[in-house]
Amino acid sequence: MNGNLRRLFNIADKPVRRIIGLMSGTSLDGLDVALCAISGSGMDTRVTLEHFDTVPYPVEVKAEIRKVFAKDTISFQQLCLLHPWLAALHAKWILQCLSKWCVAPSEVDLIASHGQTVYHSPKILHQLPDFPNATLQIVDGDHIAVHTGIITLSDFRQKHIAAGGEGAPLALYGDYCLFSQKGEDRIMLNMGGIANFTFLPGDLQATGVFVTDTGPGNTLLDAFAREYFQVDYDKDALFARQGQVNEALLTALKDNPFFNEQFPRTTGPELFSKTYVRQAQERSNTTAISSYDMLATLTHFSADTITDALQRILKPDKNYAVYVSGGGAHNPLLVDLIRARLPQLRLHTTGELGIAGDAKEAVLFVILANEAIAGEGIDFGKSGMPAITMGKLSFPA
Ligand SMILES: Nc1ncnc2c1ncn2[C@@H]1O[C@H](COP(=O)(O)OP(=O)(O)OP(=O)(O)O)[C@@H](O)[C@H]1O
Ligand SMILES: CC(=O)N[C@H]1[C@@H]2OC[C@@H](O2)[C@@H](O)[C@@H]1O[C@H](C)C(=O)O
Repeated sequence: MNGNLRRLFNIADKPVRRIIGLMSGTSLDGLDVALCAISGSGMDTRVTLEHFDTVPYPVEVKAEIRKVFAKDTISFQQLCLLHPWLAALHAKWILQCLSKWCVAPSEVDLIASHGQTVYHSPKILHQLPDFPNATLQIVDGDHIAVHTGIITLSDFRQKHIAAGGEGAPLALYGDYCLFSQKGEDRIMLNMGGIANFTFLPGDLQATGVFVTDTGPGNTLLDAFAREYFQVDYDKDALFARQGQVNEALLTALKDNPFFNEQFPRTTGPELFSKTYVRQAQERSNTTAISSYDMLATLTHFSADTITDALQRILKPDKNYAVYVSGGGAHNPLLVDLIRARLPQLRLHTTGELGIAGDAKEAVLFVILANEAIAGEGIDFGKSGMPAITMGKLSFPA
């Protein structure tokens, strides 16, 4: 047997694998690095989060990514250069994390790298009947594998599209394996740049599970915090709390066909951009509102669209436990608004289930890699989620 395949075969055969999950999301705040020990597969998956760090993206890295991020027109050279450049940086930061955690690269079996989404264009966005759902993640896995010496799985989203999905949200696969609980209907709500949730039925039926993006989480808040206050985000909703909601603008913001789409639906900053907000301002004659009122209104926009989406699936006779994760879980105003709009829900954090909210998405890719190597495939029935394994293999040598 070829040496690379033998190594992979041995990893698949281990009772416990050590896998690093990497996620850098739409907020461009940094690279989440989660080292997990994982055993089993499917519903028998057991994960211990051994170490977690977010390596903040330096300003110059953010600036380079922003030249192409969610933009219709870009320099092809820039995109081409970013692909290996960012991968080499990710590899460097992984090695730094391992050194900090006193773990040798040889003690890690696999890396599961999400990469950086630069453009996400489901049919509902591009509306070109001759073209399929499409999404593009850069950060090539070969570079990570060669620079770290660790077998790497990457580019998880293409197969999902090939099998009929939109390439996202993939959270459902990990949420189902890790967080399903007999007897409790659970909603795993992640509030990153974009917000999404997974519904996990308490009867554990895979066919009843589903996932969807709801719309903006922090992406618009971050964009306007940067523009008005020259900060990365509205920390603890300090600015939003000083403003008043502008109802006319809020109504205009919610007036978009995306919010009437069936689940599962996906989106990104390609739609929810500053242009989107400016156009809503024009339509509602609110171009003169204050920066504080803008942040207040955008926080309500995220909260309302999250709760509207949740309301579509809630049954009055059922009890649900909601587990929040992602950076938006640290935004006290956003969380208070969700609580106020849906008082019947019990809100918890994924930390209460053993996985810190900031680490959850990186852990998700650990599970996807584990499924690709050691899983059998889960049939999600008509949920819109194909029963596939995902991730492309890169060997270091
Ligand atoms: N204390 C805080 N107060 C308010 N907002 C916060 C706080 N801490 C984090 N955030 C928000 O969380 C964001 C980062 O969230 P996260 O890392 O979950 O996003 P992401 O993974 O990049 O997005 P996505 O899941 O859409 O890909 C920050 O940009 C900020 O808006
Ligand atoms: C195309 C893309 O990168 N989508 C992300 C983004 O960030 C949140 C939301 O939009 C979700 O759909 C997805 O990420 C998570 C990890 C997912 O696939 O479940």
